[in-house]
Amino acid sequence: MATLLPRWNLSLRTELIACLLVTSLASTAIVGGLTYQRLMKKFNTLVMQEASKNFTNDVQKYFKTYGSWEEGQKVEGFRAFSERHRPPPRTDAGGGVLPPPAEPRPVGPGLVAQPGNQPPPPSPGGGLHRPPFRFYLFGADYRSLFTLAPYKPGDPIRDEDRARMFPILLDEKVIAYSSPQGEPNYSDLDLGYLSAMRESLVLGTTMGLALTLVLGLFLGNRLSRSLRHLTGAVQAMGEGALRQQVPVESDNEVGVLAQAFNRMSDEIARQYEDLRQSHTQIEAMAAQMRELSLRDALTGLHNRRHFDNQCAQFFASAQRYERPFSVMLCDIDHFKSVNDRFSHATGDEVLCRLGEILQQSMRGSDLVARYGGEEFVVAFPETDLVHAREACESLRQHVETYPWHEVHPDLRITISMGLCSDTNLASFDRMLEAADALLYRAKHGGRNLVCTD
Ligand SMILES: Nc1nc2c(ncn2[C@@H]2O[C@H](COP(=O)(O)OP(=O)(O)OP(=O)(O)O)[C@@H](O)[C@H]2O)c(=O)[nH]1
Repeated sequence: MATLLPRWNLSLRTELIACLLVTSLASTAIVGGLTYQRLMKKFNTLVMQEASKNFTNDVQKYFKTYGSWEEGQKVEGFRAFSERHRPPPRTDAGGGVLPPPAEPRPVGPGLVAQPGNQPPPPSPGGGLHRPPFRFYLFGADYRSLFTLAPYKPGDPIRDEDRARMFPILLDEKVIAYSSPQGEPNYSDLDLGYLSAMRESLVLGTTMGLALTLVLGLFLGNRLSRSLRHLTGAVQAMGEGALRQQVPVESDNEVGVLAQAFNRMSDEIARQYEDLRQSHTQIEAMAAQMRELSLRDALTGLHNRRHFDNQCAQFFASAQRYERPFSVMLCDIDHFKSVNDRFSHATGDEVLCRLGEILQQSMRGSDLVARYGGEEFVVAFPETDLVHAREACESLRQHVETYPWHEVHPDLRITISMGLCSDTNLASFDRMLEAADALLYRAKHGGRNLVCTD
């Protein structure tokens, strides 16, 4: 059903006002129309009753004055008699509050063909004029007393009309039968009443609509205000501001909705914050893991994997831009005997201290790593053979003169190095192989040496 209705992009407030206005207009139109119809019906009945009463009075007076209808007709027509005995109708020309209709109302008895029985002229007050009530009039013997279609004087009453006749009595004797015909002819006073009634209805309707509009604005504002807060908060949540609180202004459904929304927003914001913190922790742990995967566990220096990756880039860059680049491979002399003579732990301590010496001796731009076992490597970007050899020689002396007796009184440590600066080789691996060959040469040359190509 809802899908059959047209979709209007109206605000809740506008929809509410429109609904109230349409409902109020429809109910006012229905109630007003029915009331107007009923009033008109009642009014017409009263007019008819009054006219019947006047007509009856006139007939009674006519009979009383002349003794019988036939005698009266010889002297004057019934119309002339009625006009003569009734004061002229009062009009509403003076304005103001209309008094109840106390005057006899003119009637058209339908005395068409007889002198003095013509219908009255139009009311001087103007306004709505309809054919006046006309009255059938039959004698006590049910024969028509004057012409009113379809009867002519003397015609017997038809059966279908007989039931609607009311008797006219004089001295408790039926002197005639009568029945009204046609529509009422409103007097100016009646028209005044009707006009006042219509004005009141229009005024009431207008005031009702104005009141509906004011009430609609008030209720629409009140209802839509709470929903506007909720709508704004939901939009803000959609844009990322998850912690939203709307005022709870009542205990009704909207108030319950606002409370539930506040709880939900709190919960979502809290869960999101937890999630964000977990995410940050996971990222930090992942970075730590990544870093650890590039480090040697014993010395804390970078490991072989990281060194190989970095040096492949250094080598490629050096070749492309024809820049100097050197790599050194070093090995502790007779390290096996260190382990054997002083313990494996002493050997580890030597490895750690040598790592520190290397790290401190080299420049920040140089890359130091533990290549495996008691082997260490240093890459010298932007460094030619001469300068790299100076650095290696300095390192050799530094290691030789280091206070190793702090580790063990009998400990002496030296290192042998192979240094390669040939960037014309096919790859960084070839450079490393060349450095290894030079290291081998240094070992066989007596150790505690730097061998270069
Ligand atoms: N303490 C300790 N020893 C290690 C570690 N890694 C390798 N080694 C030892 O280092 C020694 C290497 O000895 P070799 O390769 O024979 O060489 P060397 O004794 O140093 O003799 P040259 O190299 O010829 O001077 C071995 O005994 C390994 O056990 C380590 O992490 N800790």
